[in-house]
Amino acid sequence: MKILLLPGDGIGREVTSQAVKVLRAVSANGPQFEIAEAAIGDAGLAAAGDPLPAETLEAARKADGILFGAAGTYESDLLPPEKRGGHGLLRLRKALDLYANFRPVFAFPELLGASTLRREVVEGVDLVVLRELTGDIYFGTPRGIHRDEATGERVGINTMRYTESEIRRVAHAAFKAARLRRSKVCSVDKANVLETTALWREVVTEVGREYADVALTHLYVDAAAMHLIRSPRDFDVIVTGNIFGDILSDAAAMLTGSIGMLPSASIGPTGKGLYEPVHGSAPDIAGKDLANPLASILSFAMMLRLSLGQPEAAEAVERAVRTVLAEGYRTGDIMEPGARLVGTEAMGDAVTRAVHGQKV
Ligand SMILES: NC(=O)c1ccc[n+]([C@@H]2O[C@H](COP(=O)([O-])OP(=O)(O)OC[C@H]3O[C@@H](n4cnc5c(N)ncnc54)[C@H](O)[C@@H]3O)[C@@H](O)[C@H]2O)c1
Ligand SMILES: CC(C)[C@H](C(=O)O)[C@@H](O)C(=O)O
Ligand SMILES: [Mg+2]
Repeated sequence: MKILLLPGDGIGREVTSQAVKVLRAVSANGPQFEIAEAAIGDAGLAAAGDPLPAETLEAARKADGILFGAAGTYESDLLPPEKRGGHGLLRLRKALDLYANFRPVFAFPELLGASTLRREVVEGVDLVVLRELTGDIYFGTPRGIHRDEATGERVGINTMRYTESEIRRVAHAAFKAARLRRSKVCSVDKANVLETTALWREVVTEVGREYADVALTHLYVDAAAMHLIRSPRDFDVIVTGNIFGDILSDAAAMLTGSIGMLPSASIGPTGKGLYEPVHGSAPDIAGKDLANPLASILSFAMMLRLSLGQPEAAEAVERAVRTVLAEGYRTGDIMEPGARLVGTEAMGDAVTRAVHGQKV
């Protein structure tokens, strides 16, 4: 099984290195992996003058699973797209047609004290934000900053755009995912204002008729944001477009205690996928051994399950994460009184030892 490692920028390398330790522990007990590494993001720019170098894309096409860290820095974020680290990631998602981005939000019972929200709100939270990843305002044209000829003023333009087929395929993915869970889909849009999302609602409703066993509800994105914090247990699968999914998933991360706990899988038509933590390059803590590597490790577990056909190994990794949380290991972002504060490396080592089945 070929795995491509794309550490990227900031804490990307720190957290993916911990996932690689876990990968080695998994292969000691069974499946063998061939690992290659390539540059992306600001690192791609530095290495090859492109945030998505051609060699990286070629290697990504050949890989069975891609483990990605983070891309971009505050500095490159403000440059034109071709010089923007994060743009490398967007281009990779689009090139591989990774339209279905699953962002599971699971409140680990071992970690309930780490959330800033009340225990009775977060206890039992187990939902998935399914974010459409290859369309919407991220990719619609026209876009850019232009000079308006009549007024002489500059105008910033982006276009929110979805085709019926783009909506239909992610809707099918949502209903299928719900059937494996608690059979509920909540579709999130802004159909009261935006035509793109009025079409979204219409098509999701139409697809929903093929899944009579799945309960479909709709919420406007502003109300959904509120509901997510007020009664998160009401949700099972939330399906939404690219921009709303980006925002709602960061908010939902706080139900788990930290953005450092949220893994993700981005799947395309071939079933191959890109696996990455939901968080970014975190320049404020990069290089300080402070980052929580669990989102990256849990993303590797998703890869084992969804792209590599290794559900037992995936469960072993997830069990190992729960073991170290139960033993009280905490990085700073999920620290609780009385727990054992550790850095990125030590957390990675603890999970690795737990995978080996040794006492942590
Ligand atoms: N998928 C990606 O590659 C991705 C995602 C989001 C942002 N970005 C980029 O990353 C850069 C920083 O963006 P941002 O600050 O908005 O978001 P961020 O997710 O990098 O950081 C937000 C906050 O969360 C904290 N945080 C993030 N991950 C953490 C972890 N694993 N452990 C502990 N704390 C963690 C950070 O320290 C920061 O305070 C920007 O250049 C942005 O464009 C990339
Ligand atoms: C880095 C950025 C382009 C990216 C996005 O907006 O999709 C990130 O925020 C994410 O959530 O993966
Ligand atoms: Mg985001």
